[in-house]
Amino acid sequence: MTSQSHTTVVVKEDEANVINSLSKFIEECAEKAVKDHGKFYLGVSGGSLAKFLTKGLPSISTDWSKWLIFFCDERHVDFKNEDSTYKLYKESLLTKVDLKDEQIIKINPELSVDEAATEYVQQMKAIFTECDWPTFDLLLLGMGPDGHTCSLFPNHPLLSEDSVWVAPIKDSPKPPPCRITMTFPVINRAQHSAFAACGEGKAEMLKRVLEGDEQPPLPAAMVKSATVHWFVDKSAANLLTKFS
Ligand SMILES: O=C(O)[C@H](O)[C@@H](O)[C@H](O)[C@H](O)COP(=O)(O)O
Repeated sequence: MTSQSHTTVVVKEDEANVINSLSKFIEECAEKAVKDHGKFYLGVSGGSLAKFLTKGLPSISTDWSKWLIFFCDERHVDFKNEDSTYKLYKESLLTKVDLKDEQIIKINPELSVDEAATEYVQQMKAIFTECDWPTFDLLLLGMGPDGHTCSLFPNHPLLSEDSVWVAPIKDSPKPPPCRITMTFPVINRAQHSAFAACGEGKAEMLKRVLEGDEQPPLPAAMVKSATVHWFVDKSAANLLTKFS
């Protein structure tokens, strides 16, 4: 796939302003997607991004009934486990907005991680019918301090996975070890991807991802959706020289 990717970086004063800007962007993406094809196909991640979304999304104005939420990656744990990203969204978002539980496409943690990845793809193919690859309207991504995104980690063989939509990982350097993750052919066919990264702990990696030219590239630098948007606070951006 060789289509062009365009990156924008929005630097905000603090986390609260990052959350507001990200939420406004999501609201706009949802409106455009629903106008265009009647649905909003969204992928979400875990970690601090999930906390940003559960804080920011309840204030947006949207037709929640048109949303379908998928996981860009998910931990392979029981839904009662504190590590479950679905648990976080169920308890902190579904209780605040008019989204039905069935609008969140969940993994089946009772299956093995390999089977859970395959089953997740089957759920996706029931929605993205007749498609070689799914086309998400927006994928919401985090970036780990090592430059990972989704559950795609530096120097991991999954970085070059190009045949499945969703893959299992059993050796995640970020606990828990077993997860499922979207692969780059899916990520890079999304109309939009948006990262949110806050805090000085992300500054070094953000500079490497946005202003470095490393080989092999860091996973977060491999995200080449049609448009890639970064919403960052001043602390995370304080080493950047090309964006302010
Ligand atoms: O479920 C996960 O672990 C995430 O999807 C993961 O990719 C996360 O987005 C990054 O690890 C950043 O997390 P932080 O922003 O919390 O560092």
